[in-house]
Amino acid sequence: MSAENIPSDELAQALETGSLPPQTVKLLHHHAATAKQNSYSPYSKFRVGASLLTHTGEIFTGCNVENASYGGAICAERTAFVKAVSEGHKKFLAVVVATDVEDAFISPCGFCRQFMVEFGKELLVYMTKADGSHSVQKLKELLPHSFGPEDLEKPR
Ligand SMILES: O=c1ccn([C@H]2C[C@H](O)[C@@H](CO)O2)c(=O)[nH]1
Ligand SMILES: [Zn+2]
Repeated sequence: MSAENIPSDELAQALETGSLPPQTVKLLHHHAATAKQNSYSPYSKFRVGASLLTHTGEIFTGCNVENASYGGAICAERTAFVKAVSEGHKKFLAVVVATDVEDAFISPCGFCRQFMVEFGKELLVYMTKADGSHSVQKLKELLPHSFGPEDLEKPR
């Protein structure tokens, strides 16, 4: 899903204030929850959906896709990123993660944090409960002292 655009004034506000307007978070959560319905998770039975907002206002979604070879599972966050990057997007404002968990804000796994930091530490990560309430942190707070592409440019 990439056709629906978020207006540019809302994107500017997100960049300035470090948060999105509530109606935008609600829309992104709706997309993440819808993507969750496609979760292929017969092993964990833990459904996850993600929506990813590009800096140009497009929305990409993803779900977790598991595998009989358990280690081959792909998280919802990485599915959304791979869909967006493979369509030519490399700058992102926010990711919203939706699960069925009612009493905790589920946060991205370590593998996804590393995967996402490749595309920027300022990413807003919205962790939600099943009812859509959220907690938000920047990726650099979830993954401090990260190793990223800039480190490969350092003299050695
Ligand atoms: O933030 C998360 C946490 C877990 N999972 C998936 C991976 C696996 O399919 C299942 C249980 O770990 O949930 C995600 O997609 N995103
Ligand atoms: Zn993950």
